[in-house]
Amino acid sequence: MAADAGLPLNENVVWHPHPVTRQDREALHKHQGAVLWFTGLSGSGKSTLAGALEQALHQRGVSTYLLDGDNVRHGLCRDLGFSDDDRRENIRRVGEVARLMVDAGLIVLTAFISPHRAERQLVRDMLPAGRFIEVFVDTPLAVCEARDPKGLYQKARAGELRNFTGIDAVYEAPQRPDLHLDGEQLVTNLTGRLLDLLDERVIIES
Ligand SMILES: Nc1ncnc2c1ncn2[C@@H]1O[C@H](COP(=O)(O)OP(=O)(O)OP(=O)(O)O)[C@@H](O)[C@H]1O
Ligand SMILES: Nc1ncnc2c1ncn2[C@@H]1O[C@H](COP(=O)(O)OS(=O)(=O)O)[C@@H](O)[C@H]1O
Repeated sequence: MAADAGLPLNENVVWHPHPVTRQDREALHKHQGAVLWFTGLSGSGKSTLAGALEQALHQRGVSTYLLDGDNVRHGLCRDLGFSDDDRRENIRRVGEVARLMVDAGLIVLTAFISPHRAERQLVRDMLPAGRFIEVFVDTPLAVCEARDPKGLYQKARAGELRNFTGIDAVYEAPQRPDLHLDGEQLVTNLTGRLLDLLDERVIIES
C-alpha cells in the first residue's frame, strides 16, 4: 500500500483492489507512468521548461499532464496562501493528484516552487520507486529577480508582498536532485537533457 503522507486513516476504510492495474494501463500507453517534479525559485523557468518538455513528449505520442502552481491555485488549491502550512498542504494535495495520474500511466510534469525538502521527500515516498524524478531548475536569485515577469519580486522588495520565496521566505535547494539544470541555458538544450534522462531511465523509449 502507498505511503500515507503522515495522516491518520479511518480504521473502517478498507482498500479495494481493482482488476485493471497501473501496469495494464502503462502497457496501453506504451510507456511508464512517472512524475517530473520541477522545483526552483519563482521565475527560474519551471513552467517554461515543463511546457516545452510536455510539447516534445506529446509530439512523440506520450500521454502527459502538466500541473502548474499558478494554475492549480486557481482551483484545487484556491483556498491556500503562502504560509509554511499552506505551502505544505499545497504540495501534499498536488502529490496525491500526481500519484493518481501516475497510477493512470501518465507522465506528469509539475511546476511548483515546492521550497521545502521535507515535502518533496514526502511526495517521493508516495510514489512507486523510481517514478519521482526531481528536477532542480537552478537559476540565481538575481537572474529571477531581473526576469520578474509578474512584477512580484518588485512588490516583495517594496514590502507589498510578504513571505516571498528567496526574499523573506526560505528555499531549500535539493541536495541530490535526479537532474540539476542550469536555468540560464537555452530551453531547447534543457529540454534535450530531460528527454535523454527519460530515455536512460527507460520511462519512454525513443
Ligand atoms: N532558460 C531560460 N532562459 C531565459 N529565459 C527563460 C528561461 N526559462 C524561462 N525564462 C523566462 O523566465 C521567466 C520566468 O519563467 P517561468 O514563468 O517559466 O518561471 P517559473 O519558475 O515557472 O516561475 P513561477 O514559479 O513564478 O511560476 C519567463 O519570462 C520566461 O520566458
Ligand atoms: N509569497 C509568494 N511566494 C512565492 N510565490 C508567490 C507568492 N505570492 C504569489 N506567488 C505566485 O505563486 C506562484 C507559486 O506558487 P506555488 O508554486 O504553488 O508555490 S509553493 O511554494 O506552494 O510551491 C509563483 O509563481 C508566484 O507567481
